[in-house]
Amino acid sequence: MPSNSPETAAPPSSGPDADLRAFVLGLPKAELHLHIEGSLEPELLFELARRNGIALPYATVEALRAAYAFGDLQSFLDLYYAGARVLITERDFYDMTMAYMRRAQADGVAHAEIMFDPQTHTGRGVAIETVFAGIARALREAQASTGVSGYLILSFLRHLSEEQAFATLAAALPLREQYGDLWIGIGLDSAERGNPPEKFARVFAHCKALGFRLVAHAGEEGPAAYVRDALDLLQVERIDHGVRSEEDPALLQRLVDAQIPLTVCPLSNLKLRVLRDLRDHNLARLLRGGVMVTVNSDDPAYFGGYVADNYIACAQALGLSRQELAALARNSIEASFLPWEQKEKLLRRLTAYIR
Ligand code: HPA
Ligand SMILES: [Zn+2]
Repeated sequence: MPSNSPETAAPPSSGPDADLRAFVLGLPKAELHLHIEGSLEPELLFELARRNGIALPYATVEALRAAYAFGDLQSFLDLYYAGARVLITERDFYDMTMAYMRRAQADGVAHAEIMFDPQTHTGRGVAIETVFAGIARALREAQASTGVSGYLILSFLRHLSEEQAFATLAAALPLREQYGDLWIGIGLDSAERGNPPEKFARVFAHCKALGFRLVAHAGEEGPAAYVRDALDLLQVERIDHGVRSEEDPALLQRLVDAQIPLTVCPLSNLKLRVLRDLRDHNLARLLRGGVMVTVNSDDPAYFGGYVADNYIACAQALGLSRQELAALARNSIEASFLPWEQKEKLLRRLTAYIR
């Protein structure tokens, strides 16, 4: 498994592993499941804590990283929300987002659809305008300097109430004029069990009427029924995770027939103990069964790998061929919310790359 620290994960400089890494890095791909707060590396987290005069319960970067051993989704979420406390100013959100965009470019990401959790910040007294401004400035600068494009998916925290989701939407909507080119979607994340999709049916219906693209986490820790309900009650176009869909054969067939994308995050599933060994992951089975699966990093600073690490780990654990890796990259482009001309352009780049 890759190390938690990108700096210490020295890739092999020659041999089959180096060839695999070079192939994966060069694949034009989209990342569709990434929580920007989950890209906050311990080094930057310490730097922002220092800058903002915030005390941390860990003495060193190494001690914090050592705490990233999770038993389940909730044990991760506790540290993830605690880590986000260092984000205060526009510059903090900018620095975090720019660091991710640079890292994504290095991984061959051509386009990223980035989730962010305003409620994690507004609940601590940070203005939603500050959150939008810092993230958006980084996305625009990154697009100009690297060519990597970014979209934003505002995600509601499902452990909070429907009323709080509506209030967050109301606070964000005046910013749509300024950021509508980036903010194209609405998502649903945080603790899944006990917070079923139906809790957010009305707010999602409202967002759909407003013209937003819709996604939701489902079938990560929660049952296959949550995937079905996310499709039927929330009308989402993509499912984040969805790996437990396999438990319901009729649902699985529906995913195949309708080519509903799943944004799978294999190293996340491993770290959060959705499964015990990557060799047991159902990604290859889903792909070979015709499901529109994509590979993504989720919260790379916490789960020990960025998107290319996820492709490589799966290639090694599941024996994915180069063609299958290219199919995953193709799916990521097709499942993105880019306009079709841009999809076509990226697909042509991919075709040229694998020829
Ligand atoms: O993997 C996740 N699942 C649910 N909520 C999240 N918020 C950040 N990462 C996750
Ligand atoms: Zn996620």
